[in-house]
Amino acid sequence: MEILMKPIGYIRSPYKDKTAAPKQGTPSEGTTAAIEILEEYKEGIADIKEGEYGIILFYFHKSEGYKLTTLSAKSNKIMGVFSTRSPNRPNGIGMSIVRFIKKENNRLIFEGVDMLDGTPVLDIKPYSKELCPKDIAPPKDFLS
Ligand SMILES: C[S@@+](CC[C@H](N)C(=O)[O-])C[C@H]1O[C@@H](n2cnc3c(N)ncnc32)[C@H](O)[C@@H]1O
Repeated sequence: MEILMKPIGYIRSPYKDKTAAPKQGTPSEGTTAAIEILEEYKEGIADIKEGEYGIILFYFHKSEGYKLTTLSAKSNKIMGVFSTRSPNRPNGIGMSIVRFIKKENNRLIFEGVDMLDGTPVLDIKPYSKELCPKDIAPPKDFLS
């Protein structure tokens, strides 16, 4: 089965290429970027509030191919790709948790950027502790 997706918008980021973007788990605090939502999807951001946290799902459009094992930036060991956050993965889907700080018409300004400029956005979801199954305690620093 093939799955066809259309971006709902694009990231406008200060990071123009891979060498400039922050590495795994280190989005620069205080650096802002924007999601420019396409006109046809604009109504969908109506209830996103300033200060809320959100999950952005996006496509690693600048990745070339994938490797099923890769050097994990976290453990510094060769690991299966699905235990890493490598941008070189079979379906090229990225996920970042961000904080929305402002909404301007069809633009959502956010903190927590690690995406390159022009990155296609596939989806936006709210982030909350209800995401964890009840029998799994969320980590202490889990955001509300
Ligand atoms: C380690 S990945 C983690 C991304 C995301 N937070 C995740 O967990 O899926 C972050 C790196 O992906 C790369 N990157 C960001 N946007 C990209 C894009 N559109 N295409 C290819 N690589 C990208 C940058 O080099 C950045 O340092």
